[in-house]
Amino acid sequence: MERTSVPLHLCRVMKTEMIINRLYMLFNGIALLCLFYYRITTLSQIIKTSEIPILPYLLVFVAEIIFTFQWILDQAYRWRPVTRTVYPERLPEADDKFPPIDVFICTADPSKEPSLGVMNTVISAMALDYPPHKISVYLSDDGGSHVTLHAIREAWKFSKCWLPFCRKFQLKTRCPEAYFSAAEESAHEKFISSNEFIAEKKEIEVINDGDTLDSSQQEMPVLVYVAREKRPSHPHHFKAGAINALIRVSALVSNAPYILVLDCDHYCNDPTSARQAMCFYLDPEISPKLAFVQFPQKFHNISEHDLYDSQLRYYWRKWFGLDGLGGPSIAGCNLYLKRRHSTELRILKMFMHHTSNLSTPRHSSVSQGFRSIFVVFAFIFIASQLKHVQEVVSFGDSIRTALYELRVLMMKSASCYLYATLGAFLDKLGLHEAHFTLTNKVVDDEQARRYQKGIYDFQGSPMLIAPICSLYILNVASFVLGIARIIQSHNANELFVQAFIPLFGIIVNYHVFEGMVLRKDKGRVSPSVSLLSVAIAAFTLFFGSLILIY
Ligand SMILES: O=c1ccn([C@@H]2O[C@H](COP(=O)(O)OP(=O)(O)O[C@H]3O[C@H](CO)[C@@H](O)[C@H](O)[C@H]3O)[C@@H](O)[C@H]2O)c(=O)[nH]1
Ligand SMILES: [Mn+2]
Repeated sequence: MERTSVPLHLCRVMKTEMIINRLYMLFNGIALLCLFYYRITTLSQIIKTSEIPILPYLLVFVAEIIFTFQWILDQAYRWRPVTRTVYPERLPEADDKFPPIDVFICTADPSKEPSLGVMNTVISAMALDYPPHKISVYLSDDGGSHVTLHAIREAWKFSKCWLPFCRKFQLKTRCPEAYFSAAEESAHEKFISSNEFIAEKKEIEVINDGDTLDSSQQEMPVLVYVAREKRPSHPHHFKAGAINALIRVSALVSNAPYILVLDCDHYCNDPTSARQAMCFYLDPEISPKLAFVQFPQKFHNISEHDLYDSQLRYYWRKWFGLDGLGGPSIAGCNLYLKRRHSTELRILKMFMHHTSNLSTPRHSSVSQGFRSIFVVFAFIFIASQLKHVQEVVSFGDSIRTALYELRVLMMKSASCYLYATLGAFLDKLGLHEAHFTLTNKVVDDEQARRYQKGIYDFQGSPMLIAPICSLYILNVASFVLGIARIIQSHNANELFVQAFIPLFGIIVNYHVFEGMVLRKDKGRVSPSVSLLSVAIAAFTLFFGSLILIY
């Protein structure tokens, strides 16, 4: 590895973003200090006079402390965002200068993870734009299934024709499924109109339809199928266990110094990713300090609406900040890992934080200084929403995306994060053991149609839907009761906290209202879940007011 005079990669600080972020941090930080000053001074006043019940006040205060704590943690992502550029064209030309790579792909159950998908993942990895004799692809089959074994044999046969085709015409999309389902005349491919290309593509399509064909003796990567024994009496550690097994097996077969980890529902959408990773690993300056090169996980087949924020844009946006702080956290897949560091590999569960405020403060009858604290409240609220929109837009997405992100964040907070938090507490108390349910990769046609049309699907488990609906109903109730109280007491100053925040929740989550009340299709909130939610909301409201007021 000789020192190259021109760099293989560059790291740039995103200056404009950084300045905007730091200004926002400064002003919002000051506003938060004012808010806490107000809370503490009024709290001592309430204790002294004991005119109004203290519990609601304390609850709101605790909620604010938690949100502020989350906000402070979040600012790390904003401190120094960076972008990186790689120059793979500056890499050495000779194949023998490239280190070998082992690709790990995990699958567990052919009924939930269709074999065709697994085959496509395997083939896209074999077709990486990298010296073929430097690549070994390992498929871990936790199901030990004959179907999967047969599928991978077929994948091998197909790739004997597919790989030369990809190399010859320098295809950019090398996952067969993605290639054939993409627009027929992809503008990116160079040889698209040549007769030779058309003829060979026809031939491949024939093979794709099941005919086999004798291929020329091309160099092929190694392909290894691994099934491990899982005993009920022995913890197998799911994907992490599968990867550990592959680390041991591959050490005996190819023992490559670098490992690429993929799931069976992924594919390498950019064949140059291995070379891009080598732009870092072949740099003698940073390589010794480097454990992994992480690529983002992007989804294909996303509907243009992307109602569920499946692109996880906010998550990748944060990576620019993490990178500026010394590196992103490991995502468990799509990473080129140094084998030497792989014993430290843990599949990290990531907790995503965002500041959002769904709390519905009651009783703020301390009116002195209320006007100025109103301004502080409004500032914090509006600034955090505007900052979100600014981040979405500066990454090239639309304002609608910001709305969908907000909705998904609120829905997740009321369901997944709620259970995750409960689970974590129970786990700590030893009352519950964390477990892993394989996600189903089989698509329901009707659901898919709704998804493509941009219609929310509330068919999920009532465990997830009911808390979302209950919270919505609670917001409506808080809004109505808040307005009634304002009319009664003629105290318009309370309007903001009493009514505006629930109103914001009601407007942003209008789709929940549609699902419960307006829609008649199969994807709506089922009447039984709506009823259950009304009951939960009424129960919460009734006992909540009992506890809070007396
Ligand atoms: O006993 C098991 C269970 C799962 N898997 C594999 O693990 C992968 C991830 O499982 P999946 O059900 O698809 O989980 P997701 O939630 O979709 O996965 C996301 O979240 C995981 C961490 O929670 C990461 O490891 C994944 O890379 C990331 O895509 C799949 O290839 C599975 O086949 C196994 O090999 N053995
Ligand atoms: Mn998955």
